[in-house]
Amino acid sequence: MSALYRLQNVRQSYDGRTVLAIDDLELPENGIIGFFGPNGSGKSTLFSLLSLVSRPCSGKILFRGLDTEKLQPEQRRCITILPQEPYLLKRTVFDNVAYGLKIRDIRDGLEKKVHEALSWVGLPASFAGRKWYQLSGGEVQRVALAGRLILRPEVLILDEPTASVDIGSAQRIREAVFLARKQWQTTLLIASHDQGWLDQVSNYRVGLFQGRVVNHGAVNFLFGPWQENGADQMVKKFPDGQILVLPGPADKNRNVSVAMLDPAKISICCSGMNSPAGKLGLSGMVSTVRRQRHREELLVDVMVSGFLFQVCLPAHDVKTRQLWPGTAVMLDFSPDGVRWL
Ligand SMILES: Nc1ncnc2c1ncn2[C@@H]1O[C@H](COP(=O)(O)OP(=O)(O)OP(=O)(O)O)[C@@H](O)[C@H]1O
Repeated sequence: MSALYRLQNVRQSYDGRTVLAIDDLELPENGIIGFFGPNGSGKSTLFSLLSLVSRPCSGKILFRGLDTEKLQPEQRRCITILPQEPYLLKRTVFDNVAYGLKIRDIRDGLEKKVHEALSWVGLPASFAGRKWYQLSGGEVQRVALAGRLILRPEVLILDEPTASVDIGSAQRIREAVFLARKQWQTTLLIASHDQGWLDQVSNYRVGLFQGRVVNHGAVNFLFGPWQENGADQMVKKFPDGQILVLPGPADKNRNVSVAMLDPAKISICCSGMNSPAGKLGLSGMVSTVRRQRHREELLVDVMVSGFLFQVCLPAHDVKTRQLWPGTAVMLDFSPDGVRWL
């Protein structure tokens, strides 16, 4: 794997409290990496380190094999971050979008470039003349994103880009993410609580919990609400009425909100066939079948009542059982593939 970042024994603390503790983590180049985790799990803290905005209290961060402490200004500049609450200059949209180019002393065809960048986030050229206070929350987010995209960054870090936007804006931001990936091969690192949105855009996941990496690679996070059923099991009801029952956490007093489901511990059977004896599965439909980097197994995406589940299966299994997009299937969850966050 060609690593974009490598973190070794990284620790970050605030007021003596360790909020991030990563022993060893590699993040791949060329892809869209999604970061999951509940509030306070350390996503923004990690992003602030990866964007070189702050330095860890201890440990080492390598960027393309180079110690980030020793990067030259032009190497640092290929990493751009859009923070959770982007700050706009108290000027026009044009000035805000053009700002990054201006400070790099790039002034050729500025107007055309600004209009083009606005179009990438679905805003008309006429928006360029608006003042910073004439924008809605979602428009601020898109203007700030246009100001990053105009730089055609090699690495773009987006912290909760869809937190304050409506469905239409989230869709525009998704398209802008794909555009950056396609046009300039930008590697994107994106944190979001919107599991469905992140599922649609990312091809690699990193899960954080209490400042630690709990999983990376393909993983399913199933957010609550979960209800205890009095038999040490947790129950989730899906919008279409289907019900998933999973074994609860070992520590019954723990307040849990997210189930982490191992894609290799989910089995698929075709609808119409009997689900394994005594088990009730979830019924859904295969939406995509993807290769995984450096892995033999294929990743089968199954949509269940608007939720996307990733299932890891050997390629010959997918082929012989003809699990192509559109196939109706049942999912079955092995208890040893369930972890609670
Ligand atoms: N400047 C700071 N001073 C003190 N503590 C901080 C500071 N910034 C973050 N923290 C603490 O560090 C922990 C991790 O916070 P962080 O913002 O990285 O989490 P997060 O996963 O991004 O959360 P969210 O999903 O709510 O944005 C939290 O406990 C938070 O209270």
